[in-house]
Amino acid sequence: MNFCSDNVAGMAPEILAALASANDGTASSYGADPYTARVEAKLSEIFERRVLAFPVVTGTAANALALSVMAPPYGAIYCHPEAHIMVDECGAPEFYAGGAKLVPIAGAHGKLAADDVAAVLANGRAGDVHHVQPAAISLTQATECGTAYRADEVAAIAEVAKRHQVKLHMDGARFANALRHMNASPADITWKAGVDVLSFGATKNGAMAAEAVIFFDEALAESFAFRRKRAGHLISKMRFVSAQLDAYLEGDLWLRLAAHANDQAAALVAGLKAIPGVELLHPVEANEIFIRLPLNVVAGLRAAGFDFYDWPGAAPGTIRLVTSFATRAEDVAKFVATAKALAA
Ligand SMILES: Cc1ncc(COP(=O)(O)O)c(C=O)c1O
Ligand SMILES: C[C@@H](O)[C@H](N)C(=O)O
Repeated sequence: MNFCSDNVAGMAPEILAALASANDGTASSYGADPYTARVEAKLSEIFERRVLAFPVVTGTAANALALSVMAPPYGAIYCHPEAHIMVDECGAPEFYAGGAKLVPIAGAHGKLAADDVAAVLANGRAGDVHHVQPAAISLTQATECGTAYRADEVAAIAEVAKRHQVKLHMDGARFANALRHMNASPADITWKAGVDVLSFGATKNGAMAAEAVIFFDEALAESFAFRRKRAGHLISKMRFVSAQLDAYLEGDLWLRLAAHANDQAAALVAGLKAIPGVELLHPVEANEIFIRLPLNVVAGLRAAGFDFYDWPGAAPGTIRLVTSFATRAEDVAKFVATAKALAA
């Protein structure tokens, strides 16, 4: 059983079926199809305001292209040191922004704190020709540590951003997981809290390859369509991306899928915490667990056929476990039973 990532799961059956049914007949290309229009309408309803939505097929493309319209080539983009845009996008944000610099701001449990952001921006050297210019802040929701920003935490950072004329981006690769954990409203934890652009993820939560860059600040969207095309990310048969998002957003499918993933993570961590000597590194507020287990338990779990990442830079025995909409309760139970037996 593979707990490496939610990326290892397949597609939710409802989304796979939607993909097959979208194959009937012809449809206008490059986003002029009815699915794409329906996705933007559904997202406007979900976020309780008109939004502009641009489907892309990877989260890296969503983040890098979103940030390219939020920061000039001489700009500074502030993010957590463990942010995906910092660690796992191979320089794509810097590339598509024409050279903008990612500036790390440390924070507990993968989160930026408004006071820390304010302190950095207070010394942002705005107007100093020798220094990158404060341009954007990027938050990840849920974070790379499996934690979630509350609306008031987002709003506090947004207030600092506004004070310094800086834009606010949210990497929502696991947005649904964070939303379900907090039982919050999509609007409350995004634009109502001051977010300008959201990378809305679906791939990790049941889609095959479907993300949407959502603009709450429509002025920022002006050049996005051209940048997406120039980046090679305007999909000609867009209906097959949008059909995934359309199904994902139908009713509460996206939230049910995230709820299942979160519930499995909660069951997994509840079982593992009962093992003497384990150390949970971060609160489990979505579908990711960062835990340090005795080395013999880690080795034994792998020998028993379980896959998961050792977490780089952490103490020996620290692993990441990720659940998904497809994680089975019996696999969680087997993982816990195996770990407990090895620790005995
Ligand atoms: C926090 C986060 N953001 C963005 C992404 C998007 O990455 P990808 O380009 O692999 O879809 C991922 C991928 O797993 C992620 O974990
Ligand atoms: C490893 C990382 O790049 C990937 N986004 C994941 O969470 O699995």
